[in-house]
Amino acid sequence: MTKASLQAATLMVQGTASDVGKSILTAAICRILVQDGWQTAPFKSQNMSLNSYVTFDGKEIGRAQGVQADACGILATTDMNPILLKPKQDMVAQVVVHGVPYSDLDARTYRESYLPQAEVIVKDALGRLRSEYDIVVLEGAGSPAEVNLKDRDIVNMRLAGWADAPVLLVADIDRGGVFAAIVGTLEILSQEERDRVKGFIINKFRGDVSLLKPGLDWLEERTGKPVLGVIPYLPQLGIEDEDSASLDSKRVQNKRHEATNSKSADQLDVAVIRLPRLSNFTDFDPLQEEKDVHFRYITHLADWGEPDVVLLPGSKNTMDDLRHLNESGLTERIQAFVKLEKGWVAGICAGYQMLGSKLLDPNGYESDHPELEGLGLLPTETMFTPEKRTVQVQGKSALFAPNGTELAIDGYEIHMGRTRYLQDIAAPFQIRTAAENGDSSGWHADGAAVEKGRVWGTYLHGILHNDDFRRAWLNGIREQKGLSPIVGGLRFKERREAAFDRLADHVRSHLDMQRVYEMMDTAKPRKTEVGKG
Ligand SMILES: NC(=O)CC[C@H](N)C(=O)O
Repeated sequence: MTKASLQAATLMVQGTASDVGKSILTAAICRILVQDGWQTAPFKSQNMSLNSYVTFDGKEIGRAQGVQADACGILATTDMNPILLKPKQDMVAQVVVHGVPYSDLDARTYRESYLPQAEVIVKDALGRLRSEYDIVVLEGAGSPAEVNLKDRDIVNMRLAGWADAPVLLVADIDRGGVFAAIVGTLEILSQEERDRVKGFIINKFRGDVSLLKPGLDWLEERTGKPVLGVIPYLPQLGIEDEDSASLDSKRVQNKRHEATNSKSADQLDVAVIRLPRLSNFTDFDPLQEEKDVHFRYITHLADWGEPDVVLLPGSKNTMDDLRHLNESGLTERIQAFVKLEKGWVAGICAGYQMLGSKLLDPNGYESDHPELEGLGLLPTETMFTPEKRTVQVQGKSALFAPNGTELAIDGYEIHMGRTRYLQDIAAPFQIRTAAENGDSSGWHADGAAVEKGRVWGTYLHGILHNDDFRRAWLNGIREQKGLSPIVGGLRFKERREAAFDRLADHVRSHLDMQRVYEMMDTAKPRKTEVGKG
C-alpha cells in the first residue's frame, strides 16, 4: 500500500454538553497514542473561542487544538481547526477560515449561507490530515443532541459520519445529572448516530468509585454500551496547569510583544530587532522567562541602548525588512556592534538570511528587489525560490557544547530562501527530518557561526526552546561579561512535555485504552515506525 492511499484511523470525543472536559481529554488521548508510537493529529472542524492559538505560520486557530497539537509533538496547522468563530457581539461572530478573518456574520447568515461552504472546507482539511497521520482524534462541540442544529451540523455526528469515527461520549459528573445526560443524549440521537457511540467516559469524578459502581452497571445495562473510564478530577493536571506552561495562554501572548521588567546587574540585556514584518514571535518565549535575561525589543535606532546580545528574528519578507534596517540606520549599528564593540548577534530564519553577504531574488518571489547586500557578518548567500520548505527537524550542535560533545536540538523550518556558504565553514547545526531519522546519510548542515559563536544564524525556528542550547549560549555571553554561568535554570520545553506526560498517565490509568484501540481501525500499517517517547 502506498503512503498516499493510507487513510488515518479516526476517533471522536463528543460531550453531553459544553465544558465537560472534551478538550483536555482529547489532548490526553492524543498524547497516549503518541506515547504508543502512533503519529497522531487533533481535529475540530469549528471552534467558538476568543482565545486563539497562533500557529507557526502566523495563523489563528482554536487554543485547544494548538495545545493538542503540542501534546502530539507536531506543529499546529489550520487544518486542525479550519473554522474559528470569534464572538464579537450578540449573535455576530468573526468567522476565521484557515487562520485568517473571512467575514463578520450573524448567526442566521452563518447557518443558512455559510455552513454549506463550510462543509467542504471541513472535509478537505480532515482529508489532508488523514493522509498525513496514522490517527486523527476529532473533538466535537457542545452537545450532539441539539435537535434544532442537527440538520446543518458540521461539528458532531455528521462529522463523525464523514470521518467514519467511533465516538466516545464524555459526561461531567462534577455538575451532576450524569446518567440523565448520557441516556438523554442517546435518546435524542438517531439509531445510526447512536450506533456510532462506542462508550462513555465519566469525567471530573471526585469520591469513591465503589459508590458509583451501581450507577455504572445500571448505565451499561440500560444502554448496552460500556463505561470506558471514570477519570478522577485532578486539578494539578487540569487546564490551569497547561495554561501556566502553555505557549498560548493570554499572559504569554501579551508578554510576547512586551519587554520584561527593568534590568538588574546580573542580567543580560537581550534585544530583538522588531522588524515591521516580524514573524514567529514564539521563538523568544523562553527568553522572556529566563531569570538572567532582560528581554526587550528595538524598533528604532533610538531604542538601541546597551544590549549584550541582539537577535534578528524571522520575517514574512526578508528583503523589505532588510531595506527597512538599512534605511533606519540599524544595519550600520548592528555592524558596528559586532565589529567594534564585539557584541553578540544571532539570526533566526530571515535574520540568518540578513546576516549573510548577499540576498538574491531575481524572480521576485519575496519582493521587487532582485538583489540586496546583507549585513555581511556571516559568509553566506541566500537565493529565494518558489518552493517553501516547511519541516520539523531534529539535530545536534557542537556550537556551545563543552569540548568534544554535542547538544541535541530540534526546531522547524518555514522559508522560501535557500542559503549557501561562500567559504568552507563547519556548520554549527546538523539536522534531519523525522523521515530521515535513522538514515546516516540523512544529515544536513544548517546555519553558520563565526567568532566562536559570537555571531550565528540558523533556519531553525524554536532553536531557543532547546533548554541546554539556550543556556550554553547565554552562559557564553555571561562569561564574556565576567558573570558567573548559571547551572540548571529554566527547563522550558521539558516542563511542558512533563505536564503532557502526567496528563496522559493519569487518563491512561483510568481509561480502558485496550477497548479504545479495538474501536479504531488501526490494523493498517503505520506511516512511520516510531519508538515510544
Ligand atoms: N520565517 C521566515 O523568517 C521566512 C524568511 C523568508 N521570508 C523566507 O521565506 O525565506
